[in-house]
Amino acid sequence: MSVMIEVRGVEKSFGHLKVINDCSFNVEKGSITGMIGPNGAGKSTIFNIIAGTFPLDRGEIILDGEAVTNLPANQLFDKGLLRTFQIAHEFGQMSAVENLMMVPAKQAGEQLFTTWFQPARVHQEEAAIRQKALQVIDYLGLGHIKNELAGNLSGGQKKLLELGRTMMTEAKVVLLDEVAAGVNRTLLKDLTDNILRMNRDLGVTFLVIEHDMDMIAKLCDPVIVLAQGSVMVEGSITDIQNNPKVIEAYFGSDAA
Ligand SMILES: Nc1ncnc2c1ncn2[C@@H]1O[C@H](COP(=O)(O)OP(=O)(O)OP(=O)(O)O)[C@@H](O)[C@H]1O
Repeated sequence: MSVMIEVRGVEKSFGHLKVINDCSFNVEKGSITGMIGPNGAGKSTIFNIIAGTFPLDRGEIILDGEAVTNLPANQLFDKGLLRTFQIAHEFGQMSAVENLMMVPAKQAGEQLFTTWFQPARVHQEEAAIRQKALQVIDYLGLGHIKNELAGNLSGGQKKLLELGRTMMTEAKVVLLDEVAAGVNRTLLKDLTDNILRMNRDLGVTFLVIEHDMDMIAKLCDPVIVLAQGSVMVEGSITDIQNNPKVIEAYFGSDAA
């Protein structure tokens, strides 16, 4: 396997608080890599650094062999790295399928020049985007709610739709930040199955932060344990669960 994301010696402080401390790890191409760790370990911060939301103080992020340190999220998106976002409030008034249609980065219809001078092309592109959105909706098993307003969907259906939005692009790598939170068991299974299918069928690499250990166990290999802003240990879920350092730092309260 080759490397999709390389995090090299990253450091990040908020004021005097050093949150990420000489943090280095790789996400292999084609993997579903999990990231766990105690509350406050720095998981969301390192995610935000990789996703271009927070600048880092020191270190490097390499994406598919290319240095992308401190690039803004839109440029990372163009390079195939994206993260799921909660459906924004204003998108709640659009149908599920329309939400998916909003995603492609360079829709001709959004460019005034093309709209005026090449209306046929705009029409054609819109039809193709709608077609793709309908395929994605079907793929995710959401066909029955395709015309429902996104704001009316259940928490779990919204999570599936968020995942669907990553499928509208040519994503190489998707960052998932606690997608299981607040999702019921049935939809969680759909979500997990769909992530596995996207990985297997479309070759999408995933980096997943998750507190739900069942989901981590079903999806992720390897699993990285972050503690106090750096990697404590990395391995299969079984290695991790049997590692005394992890038991103390992460499962401490459960193990007691
Ligand atoms: N924007 C910010 N400004 C100041 N401090 C922050 C900011 N974001 C995070 N922190 C601090 O950085 C530390 C790491 O937070 P982070 O959210 O990355 O941890 P986490 O591992 O994702 O935790 P959790 O599992 O609880 O979500 C915490 O002490 C947090 O208070």
